[in-house]
Amino acid sequence: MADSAQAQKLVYLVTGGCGFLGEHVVRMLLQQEPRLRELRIFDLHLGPWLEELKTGPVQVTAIQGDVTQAHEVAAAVAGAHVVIHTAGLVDVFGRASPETIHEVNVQGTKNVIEACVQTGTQFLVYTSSMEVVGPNIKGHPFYRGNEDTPYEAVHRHPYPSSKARAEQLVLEANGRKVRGGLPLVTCALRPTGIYGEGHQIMRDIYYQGLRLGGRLFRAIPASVEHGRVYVGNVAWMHVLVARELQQRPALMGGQVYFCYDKSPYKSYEDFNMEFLGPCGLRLVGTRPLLPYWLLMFLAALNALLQWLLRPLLLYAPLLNPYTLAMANTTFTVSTNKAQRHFGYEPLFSWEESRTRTIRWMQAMDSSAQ
Ligand SMILES: NC(=O)c1ccc[n+]([C@@H]2O[C@H](COP(=O)([O-])OP(=O)(O)OC[C@H]3O[C@@H](n4cnc5c(N)ncnc54)[C@H](O)[C@@H]3O)[C@@H](O)[C@H]2O)c1
Ligand SMILES: C[C@@H](CO)CCC[C@@H](C)[C@H]1CC[C@H]2[C@@H]3[C@H](O)C=C4C[C@@H](O)CC[C@]4(C)[C@H]3CC[C@]12C
Repeated sequence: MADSAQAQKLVYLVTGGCGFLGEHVVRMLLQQEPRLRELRIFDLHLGPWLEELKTGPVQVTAIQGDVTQAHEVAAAVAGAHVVIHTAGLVDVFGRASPETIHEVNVQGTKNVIEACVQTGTQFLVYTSSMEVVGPNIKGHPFYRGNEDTPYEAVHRHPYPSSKARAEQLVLEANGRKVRGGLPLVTCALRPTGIYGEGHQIMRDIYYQGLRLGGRLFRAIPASVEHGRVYVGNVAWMHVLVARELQQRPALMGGQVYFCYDKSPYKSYEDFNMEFLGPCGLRLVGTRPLLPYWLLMFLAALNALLQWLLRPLLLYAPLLNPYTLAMANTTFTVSTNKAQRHFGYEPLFSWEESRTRTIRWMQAMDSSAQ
């Protein structure tokens, strides 16, 4: 928890603070930001765990609200020194309509930016995504690239398109005058595939494996690298960038930073097995058990079934044409821009990240039995 009362003078707002990443950002701020006086947590769905945070020296204010509602955002932002905007609709499974994804991810971000300008908040950190870059619709690999690597970022899917537009709005807003005449200072963080305690997709894959008798069947070649980063390190990067943005606005304002740590470069499935294996699951096959054309057919069939069943129920399996293409396209980063610009070093080693994730899964497993 934060200490030394005289240092506590800042008000932070975290949108999406009850989400997978948001919760880790909230807890990291309380542990690592000594200047925190008030921490506001803005989310559509508030978690019951927030109550336990209200016993410390920092004032924790839970705000149930919708980023698509400008007046709710403005009320939450008013008086904040720093906004960390993680709220978003993370949907590549067809659960939400393209319009809703755009409304939350783009219009919601516009509302956050305008609220900062209108109320005088000077610092804004946006949680963007690797998908702002790729994989693109042409399936071009991005092999251990960095923030300056040339890549044809062409998107058609609603989610990456919305993240790319929102990031663009945040970066373009850098330098705008906020109420009081000072400049707005913004930056965007681009996590690759985040893993760790609370990762719903990992949970879903685990239960899928249990239903299949403890087995998962390889569908992705082991040679296809997919960037992954531990949620605790992503949260730490958010806390650090928010702090250093105030000290180095000229250098960091308007910049993008990939989120990275020492997590190994592996295929999506092999990486997941680092955690699923110790929980008793086995990945069958040293190469994909089905030919890619058959996987594409099954993915397309899932998409057709989703469309046909939509009037009756939501059918949203992990495998669809977009997720198959993503999983089959190498996308990894190798960069030190965050280290060069604001001294970022991962807080958790790969071994610690792996152990913490495995412990979470084993605790989840024991509670499920
Ligand atoms: N999970 C990943 O692998 C990953 C990778 C890169 C970037 N990101 C980005 O990180 C951010 C958080 O992702 P996550 O994985 O924690 O997702 P999540 O769904 O767990 O969390 C998102 C949070 O935003 C809230 N939210 C959604 N719509 C809202 C609205 N209209 N108003 C207010 N709150 C709303 C949700 O209630 C949820 O608590 C997102 O912006 C996402 O694009 C995630
Ligand atoms: C083909 C299946 C057989 O095992 C495997 C399907 C895996 C997919 C469900 C995931 C493969 C890549 C993931 C995405 C990637 O990690 C990055 C993302 C960006 C982030 O902003 C949101 C999450 C995601 C889109 C993530 C979602 C799950 C995958 C598509």
